[in-house]
Amino acid sequence: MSFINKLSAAWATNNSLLCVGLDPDITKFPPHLRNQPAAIFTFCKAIIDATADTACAFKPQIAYFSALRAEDQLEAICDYIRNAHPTIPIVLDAKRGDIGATAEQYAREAFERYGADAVTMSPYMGWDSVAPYLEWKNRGAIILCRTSNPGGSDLQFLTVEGKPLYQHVARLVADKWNTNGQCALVVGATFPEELAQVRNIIGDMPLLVPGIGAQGGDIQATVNAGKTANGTGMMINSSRAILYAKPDEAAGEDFAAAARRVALETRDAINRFRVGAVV
Ligand SMILES: O=c1ccn([C@@H]2O[C@H](COP(=O)(O)O)[C@@H](O)[C@H]2O)c(=O)[nH]1
Repeated sequence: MSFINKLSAAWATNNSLLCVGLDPDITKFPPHLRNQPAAIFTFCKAIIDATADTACAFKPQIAYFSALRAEDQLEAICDYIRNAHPTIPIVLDAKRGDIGATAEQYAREAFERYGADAVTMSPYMGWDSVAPYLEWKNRGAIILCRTSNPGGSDLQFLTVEGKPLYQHVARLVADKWNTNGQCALVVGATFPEELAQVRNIIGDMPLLVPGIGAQGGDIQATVNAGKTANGTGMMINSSRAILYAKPDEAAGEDFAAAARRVALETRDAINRFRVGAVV
């Protein structure tokens, strides 16, 4: 099944636009996990099992694994998601971008080694740097457009031929690169006005929208700006706010139960502003 069809099915089955981000930071793990041999796998597995029915996608961020030489645990996590929760797409957040020959290897890394359904990448090396990913016809290419960080404005907001650069990226992907319907864009929840502009340019193309939760993006503004006519069209990501939800010790709540509680609250908060969702 293609990435876009798998994502559409997950939106419907789980009644959710929430993407659960997997950014495992050992210093924030519960003390009993920190010194275990495969602590990252154990932590992520518990989060995945606790949140799978609340999510439309899981998004592992590769830097949290490679920084600790834990790519083997990332492989194991991707295998686990595919086997235990096969209907939930895996979005590998790697933000790749390089010349075509190197991009071919990055595509193999994402789609063969990790078995990801989609991978994030930069558009700024142009068509030949993106084309190798699009050879994988049933996988997704998620291209940075208007990122959630304040510094994103340094370049993405520059005016080029009368329009901000991020709008050129949106138009280029929608009109020229998305020939097989496998592209999506990254637009931050921290910039709802730009999110609305991008939605106007790209029609129903999916958006990966990081920036709610720890980065403070407003859920109502995000959903209103980014939803499609049928109330879908987005993977709204939250990582730290779910992974490190404060356990309520008094109620005996463990980290995974706390993550589930916050994931459910976030999914329901998103659904309040959609059409066609059961709240
Ligand atoms: O514009 C972007 C693109 C990617 N990200 C990634 O999303 C998560 C956000 O984590 P939070 O803890 O929910 O803030 C993280 O993996 C980033 O690398 C982004 O934030 N903004």
